[in-house]
Amino acid sequence: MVTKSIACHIRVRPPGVNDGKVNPEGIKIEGNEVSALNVGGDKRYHFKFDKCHGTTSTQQEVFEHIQPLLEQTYRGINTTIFAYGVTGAGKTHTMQGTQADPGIIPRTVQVSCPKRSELRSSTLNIGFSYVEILKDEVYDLLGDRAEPRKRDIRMSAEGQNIVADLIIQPIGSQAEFAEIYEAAAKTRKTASTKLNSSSSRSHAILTLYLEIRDIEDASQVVSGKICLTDLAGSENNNLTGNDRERMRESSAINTSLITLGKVVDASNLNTKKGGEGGVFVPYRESKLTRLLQDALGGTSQGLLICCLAPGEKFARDTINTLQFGKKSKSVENRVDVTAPGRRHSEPVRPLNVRPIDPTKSFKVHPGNNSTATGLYNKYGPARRVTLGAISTNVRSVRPLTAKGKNGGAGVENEKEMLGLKMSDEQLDQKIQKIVNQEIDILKTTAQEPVVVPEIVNVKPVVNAGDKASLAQATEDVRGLGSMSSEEREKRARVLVAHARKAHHSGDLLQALELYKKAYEHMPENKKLSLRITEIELSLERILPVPEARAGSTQEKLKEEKSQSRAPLNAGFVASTSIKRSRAHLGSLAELSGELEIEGVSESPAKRGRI
Ligand SMILES: Nc1ncnc2c1ncn2[C@@H]1O[C@H](COP(=O)(O)OP(=O)(O)OP(=O)(O)O)[C@@H](O)[C@H]1O
Repeated sequence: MVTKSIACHIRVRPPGVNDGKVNPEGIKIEGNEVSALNVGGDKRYHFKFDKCHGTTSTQQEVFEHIQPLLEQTYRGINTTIFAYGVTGAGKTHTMQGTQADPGIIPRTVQVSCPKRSELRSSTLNIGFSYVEILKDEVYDLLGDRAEPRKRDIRMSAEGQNIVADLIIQPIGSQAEFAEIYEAAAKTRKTASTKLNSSSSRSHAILTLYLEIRDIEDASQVVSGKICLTDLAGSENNNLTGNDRERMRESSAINTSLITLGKVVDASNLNTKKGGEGGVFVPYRESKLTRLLQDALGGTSQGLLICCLAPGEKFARDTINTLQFGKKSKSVENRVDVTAPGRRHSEPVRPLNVRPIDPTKSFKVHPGNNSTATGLYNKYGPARRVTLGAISTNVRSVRPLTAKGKNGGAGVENEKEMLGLKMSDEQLDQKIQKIVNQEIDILKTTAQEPVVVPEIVNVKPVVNAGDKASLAQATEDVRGLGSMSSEEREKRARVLVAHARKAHHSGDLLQALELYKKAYEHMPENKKLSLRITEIELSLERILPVPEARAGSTQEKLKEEKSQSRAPLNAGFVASTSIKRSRAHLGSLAELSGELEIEGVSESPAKRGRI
């Protein structure tokens, strides 16, 4: 078992018609370093990654840099590659590409298929599955169009999230793959927005399964999978001009991406604690993170490709994407290189890298949806299996439950522990209803100026007298294991008090950071987790800025006083300008009430204090 951090590459796409004004100095690449200007253009942020591709990078160059990872799959190590970025930043171009300029997915198949003829003493079986996650539902993009495509995610006996009844299509050649993939890609949901005429409205995950079997001894098997994920783009609805339906999709997309960020944050905390676990990782909050669990703190090796759009209007998104890349590359996976099924005597030669022939490649990146029929029998029977069944080499990942400890408990156990009486479907409907309500509110208040504070330039809001207790409370979480629960709670309360102050003063980022630190001390506190989500959603402009809650009578008095002579800062403008919509903002908290009803996380006396 070796520990391996997620690798992170950057790719900036060339300027296009939707970029508006482009500052050539806006995003600068020097070697493996990239820097980006903030929205005001007066501050530059620097980042270092494993590889940075500029606007002139070709698909072949991008592919060559991921090749070493793919080769590991032939040694039985699972690989996940995912493209992340704002809408229109070039994720689909990078993963899928066009007929004339194919991306990572077709290139991966193109180098994998010829491998068959290179093997002497073994056979190579290749198959693939292709799913999309649309509004937090999983749909199989393979199979007969007449059949239902919606799939459930289940927990396998080994504790893995698996897609039930998933179709895995065996492929004999690149041409076979091309035909099936082309048809399936057309059925992926795309739509036109102001920022991208062919915007993907779903996350798409194509998984390639490779199995090398010894001809003489069938028990000698190496199997691995390559999971290629094209995430839907994060969206700023002020720029996309989305209609109601697009807004709904957009909300689901942004929400799942925020969960992805939270999973990365929590996994990082676990890494900081020496991989000992204990911090609740909210994989279960979205289907996307459930399916990517193995790549985020699991047993796959991972590569994130951050795609950037050069337009000045994307400056904030660029910094957000780079920050996501920065935190993702600290996530450590425990790659199991010694699992059973990895024994294989034949040395595997490196994959054959050569320029791809566009005439033999793919018609993909469709403009609109169409229907595919009758393709699948032609190439032999597609197998309907569960995802886990093929990946015999995957070490089981013990899921962390709400309490963060009870690894191995399945979905039902977890629900039982949480006291949830609702079915998954009911819960999904409830969440969707809440999100829709919030969208409606946002739409009716769209004329009002909602000023979100600048993402960067966090200014300290604590005074010198407060610093001692804050410093103590923010001490490295490494000592958490030896800390009593009273001490943790005490520290969490200090942090929450400071977070509230920051929140009151309009410094949402500072508040978010402090709430998150408090959450490190009380990872089981649902209300705290919801407060974090509310602030994150408001920073993403999905929800209005949540009202800061005053804890004690003293604090309330202070708050009233300060409001009567409140400085006109950004956060305050935001929270007052959207007061009209506050009545509905309790809805997320309402849901939290439901989660807490069974008293899982707190005693009733303590509820409502966060
Ligand atoms: N490296 C590139 N070179 C040339 N054109 C590119 C490049 N990257 C993206 N494009 C073009 O920019 C447009 C938007 O790209 P693409 O659809 O891949 O964005 P996306 O990030 O997948 O967007 P969404 O999240 O909305 O689906 C497309 O027309 C695409 O062909």
